[in-house]
Amino acid sequence: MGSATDIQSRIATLAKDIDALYQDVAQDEGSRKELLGVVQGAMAKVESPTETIWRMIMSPHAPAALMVLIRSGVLKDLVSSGKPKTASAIASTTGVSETLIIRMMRPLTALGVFRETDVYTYSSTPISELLTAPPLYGGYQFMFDLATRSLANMPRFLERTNFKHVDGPPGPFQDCNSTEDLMFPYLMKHPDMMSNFNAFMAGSLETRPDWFQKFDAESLVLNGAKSSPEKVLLVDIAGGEGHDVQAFGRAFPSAPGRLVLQDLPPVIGNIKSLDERVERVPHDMFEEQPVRGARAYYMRNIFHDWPNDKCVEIMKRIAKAMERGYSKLLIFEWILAPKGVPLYPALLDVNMMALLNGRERTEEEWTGLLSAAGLRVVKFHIAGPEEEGLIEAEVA
Ligand SMILES: Nc1ncnc2c1ncn2[C@@H]1O[C@H](CSCC[C@H]([NH3+])C(=O)O)[C@@H](O)[C@H]1O
Repeated sequence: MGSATDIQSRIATLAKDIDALYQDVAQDEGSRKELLGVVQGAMAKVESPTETIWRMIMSPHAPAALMVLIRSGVLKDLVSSGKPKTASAIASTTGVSETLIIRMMRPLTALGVFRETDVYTYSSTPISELLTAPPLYGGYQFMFDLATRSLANMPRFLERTNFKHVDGPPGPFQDCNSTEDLMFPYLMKHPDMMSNFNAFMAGSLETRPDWFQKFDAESLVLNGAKSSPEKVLLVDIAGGEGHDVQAFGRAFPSAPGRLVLQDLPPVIGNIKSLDERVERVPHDMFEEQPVRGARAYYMRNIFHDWPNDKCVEIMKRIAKAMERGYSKLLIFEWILAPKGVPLYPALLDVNMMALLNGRERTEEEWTGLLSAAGLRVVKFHIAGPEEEGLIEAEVA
């Protein structure tokens, strides 16, 4: 152990090194993420057990304050003004109580979501500005209204069921919202939440790589595909507003064959722009699959939304439409390792339980589901523990 002054100077040097390193990696996403991982890992070591517990205890508060500022119009008012604004000026344009604004702002300025430029005076930051753009403006409200409330309700709900595993409704979501509907049927009856959800999904794709950037689409789909223009090359089942299949079409413009997007009627009806090559087909995946003998039936982030029995139902519909020895089912999702699952997919699994009675799955669990639907895993394509993988399956 060094002397007190030695330690002070080592801490100061470390802080300077981190600053300098950050400047050097700011434009290089891979290195920036690596540095962030090291800093987060260091935080876990340096934080005391009491601090860790207190951080968890106090974690719902700032998100709740932010939700108040979003719903009351304060966020948009401040960001659109483009300059610092006093609580009293915000109160007079939004009609929100000045004292309420001041109190909700305190944790958020402490966290850097807004800046406190003077006494009771605030300006926006890149974080608050990002929060006004559609994907996160809708996404934040969707997650707070539905996921956060279900998560807060989950322990009580499980206690009442004697801690029975949630593998179908009713789960925390149904209990919390006094409904028998699973989340997607529920969203169909609540169009505002549905459009928040869709904006969230479309936006989140912008920050995630496409499947064909990580895995070899040539050998998975393109080589061996029938070259007739009448044949369907790829159908994206429950593909949202089509961002994924459109990106595939743009990446392989000369690949022969049709590209089809399927999703529920309100989602297809809500599409504002999509390349003409992509055919838009309203389709409920619990009904008979109308596209037969496609080269690839592609599904991203769908099965984790559903309990096992529903997944098998969906898979059976697809299996029936697949051509043995030619068609493939490609599932782009998390494939959990049996041990050492990183924090993000682990949290997502809990999220799926609370919100959808769904789950993230291990290789063993995927194999079980697919074989119950008459399918067989050809290969689990793994990109790394922090990334989603691709499950390649065919008719057994
Ligand atoms: N019964 C259903 N039939 C077809 N699509 C559905 C059904 N239920 C939910 N969905 C869609 O499932 C999608 C889940 S979100 C994932 C969307 C997209 N694959 C992506 O990765 O971005 C939403 O677009 C829902 O509208």
